[in-house]
Amino acid sequence: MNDNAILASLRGGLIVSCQAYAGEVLFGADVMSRMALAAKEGGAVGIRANSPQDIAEIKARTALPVIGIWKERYADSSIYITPTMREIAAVCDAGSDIVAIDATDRPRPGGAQLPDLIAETRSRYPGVLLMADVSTVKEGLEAERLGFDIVSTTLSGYTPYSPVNDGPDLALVGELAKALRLPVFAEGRISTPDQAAACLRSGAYAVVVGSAITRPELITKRFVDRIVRSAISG
Ligand SMILES: CC(=O)N[C@H](C=O)[C@@H](O)[C@H](O)[C@H](O)COP(=O)(O)O
Repeated sequence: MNDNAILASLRGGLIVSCQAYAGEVLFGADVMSRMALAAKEGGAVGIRANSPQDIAEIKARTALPVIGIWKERYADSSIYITPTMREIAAVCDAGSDIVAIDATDRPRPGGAQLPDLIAETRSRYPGVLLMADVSTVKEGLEAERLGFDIVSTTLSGYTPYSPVNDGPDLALVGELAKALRLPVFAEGRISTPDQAAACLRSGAYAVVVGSAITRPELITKRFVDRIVRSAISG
C-alpha cells in the first residue's frame, strides 16, 4: 500500500464533498470554501471539490488535503468527472493533492485512452495522487492494474450497468477492499453516520460524504417529503 503522508492523514476519516453548480444558490468559491471550513471544524480530514476556482479557494482557506475534480460535459461521451487532460491539468494546477478521474469502462471524449491520461498526469504532476472513480469491481481491478493510487466507489449506480441502491454500495466496498491492494474509498449515497461507519467496517480506507452534509436543498427536501408522506397517511 502507498505510504504517502496525505493518504495516511485520510485513513479512517471523513472527507466532505463540497460542491454546488452554476445556477444553484450556494454556487461560488467563497461559499464552498466556507462550507469546507465548517466541515473542517466538524472534524473532516479532507475535502472533495469541483472546479479549479473552488479547489484553489478551499486549499487557501482550510489547508486540508483536497480531492479535486472538474465536472465537464462533452457531446461524444457520458463521462463527466475530470474527463480530459484539460480538466486534469486545471485541477492539478489549482493545488489538488489528489485528482479524481472517471475510470469507468465507457468511451472517453475525443476517443482518449485512460492509460495515456495517467501517463501524462504522472509525468506533468508527479506529486499528485490519482483516484479512480469506478462503478464495479472489474473497473476497480483495472484501475489498480493501470497504476492509480486510490479507488473510490463514486460511480456505483451512475453507470447503466451498476446497481442503483438507496444507500451506499456496501457490497462493492467490501469486494473491492478484498480484491485490491489499493486503498478503497466509499463514496456515494452515504446519508447517515451509521452508514459511514458501516462503510469503514466493510473495509473502506476512508469515507466521502457530500449531499447529506453540504446540499441543504436536498436535506430539506428529505424532511419535507417525509412530513408530506406522514400528513397523507394520517
Ligand atoms: C455521481 C457523481 O457525479 N458524484 C459526484 C462526484 O463528485 C458528486 O455529485 C457526489 O455528491 C459525491 O460523489 C458524493 O456523493 P453523495 O453526494 O451521494 O454523498
